[in-house]
Amino acid sequence: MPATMPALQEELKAARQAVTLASRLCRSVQMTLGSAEHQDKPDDSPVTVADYGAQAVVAWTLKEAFPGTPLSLIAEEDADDLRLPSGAAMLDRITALVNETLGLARQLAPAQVADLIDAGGSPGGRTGRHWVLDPIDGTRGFVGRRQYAVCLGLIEGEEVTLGVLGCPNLPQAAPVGQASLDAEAAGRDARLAPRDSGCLFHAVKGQGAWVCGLAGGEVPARISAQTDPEGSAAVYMTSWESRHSNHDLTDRLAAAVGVSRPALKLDSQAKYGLLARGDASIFLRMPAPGYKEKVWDHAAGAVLVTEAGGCISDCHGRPLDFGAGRFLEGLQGGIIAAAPPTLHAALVRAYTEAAAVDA
Ligand SMILES: Nc1ncnc2c1ncn2[C@@H]1O[C@H](COP(=O)(O)O)[C@@H](O)[C@H]1OP(=O)(O)O
Ligand SMILES: [Mg+2]
Ligand SMILES: [Mg+2]
Ligand SMILES: [Mg+2]
Repeated sequence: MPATMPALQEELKAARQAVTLASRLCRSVQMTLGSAEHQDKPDDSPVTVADYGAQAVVAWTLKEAFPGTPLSLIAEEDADDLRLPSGAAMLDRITALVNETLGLARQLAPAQVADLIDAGGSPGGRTGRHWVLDPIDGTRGFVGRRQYAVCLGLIEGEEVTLGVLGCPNLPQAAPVGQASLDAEAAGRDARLAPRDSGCLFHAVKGQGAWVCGLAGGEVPARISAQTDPEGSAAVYMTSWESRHSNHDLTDRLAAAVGVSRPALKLDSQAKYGLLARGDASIFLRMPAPGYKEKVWDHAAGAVLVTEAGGCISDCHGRPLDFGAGRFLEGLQGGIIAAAPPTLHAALVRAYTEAAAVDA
């Protein structure tokens, strides 16, 4: 490799291809999703044929791109339920979707697709190189025809060095108001022409943050987070689901730093994409006490925001630890992501003050 070649270019190419293919699969499923195509997991969160299919497509693409290297993939889903007799019909449907998406001359069999899904069982860790995948982040948004994201990252030595986000329902350009985002997502009906192809974000550590459309073959443009200290007009984002984040608390923190607009609520790491491209300046996610954050819910978004000039930490301002395995161990209070860094620091102070008042 010539000395001038930027790092991780092969990995970036494979990751962007994997996310593009998986996003295509998700998009084809979202508007026609039938009740037999999703079910609830033991933690009461939904999983659909598209979550499983996207995970298989990404695992297949990474294995093909790096055939000589054992794949370490930390991914959300597993095929346990699909291997039961009661899961056979769903596995057949997933296999058809995966074959349709990959367009291989020799089609994959259901058992191979189940094995690809189970390739995501890596425990991760502080040494080596680990891919990290949320095949659909914001599955409730996916089922509800709102925002969702396909999120793929690379963890090396405890930090995220590469991240790719596919956001099929996120318009490539503003406006990003609540009504327009919800309408845009809901309007992406198979019978209606979508306004654009959605967004493919990527970042590599030290190489900036970038975006292009998801249609394939497009040239990425560099993006950056907000650089001006924001006042009352700042756009603050939080989870669409109140059970995923304490809206009362995040509203208080946003108000404490001067935000006067109501929260922009949307599902998934699409929020990190909006922060990285400067359409919003704050993302606050404060789940119920005891909820353990998973690495796949933040890895790709974290490197994207950092490379765009923003900051991300837990509520005490401490960096997220991506080397502890499948969970963000040690994380306290939730997540504060913001730009510019001075606004992030103000939010951490506001949290500390709010926690002191509540104690
Ligand atoms: N009880 C919960 N509290 C917080 N987050 C949750 C909970 N259940 C699922 N999630 C995850 O929250 C994330 C969505 O966050 P947000 O609401 O901020 O968009 C998703 O990763 C979702 O998982 P999943 O990937 O299965 O959809
Ligand atoms: Mg899930
Ligand atoms: Mg998720
Ligand atoms: Mg998911």
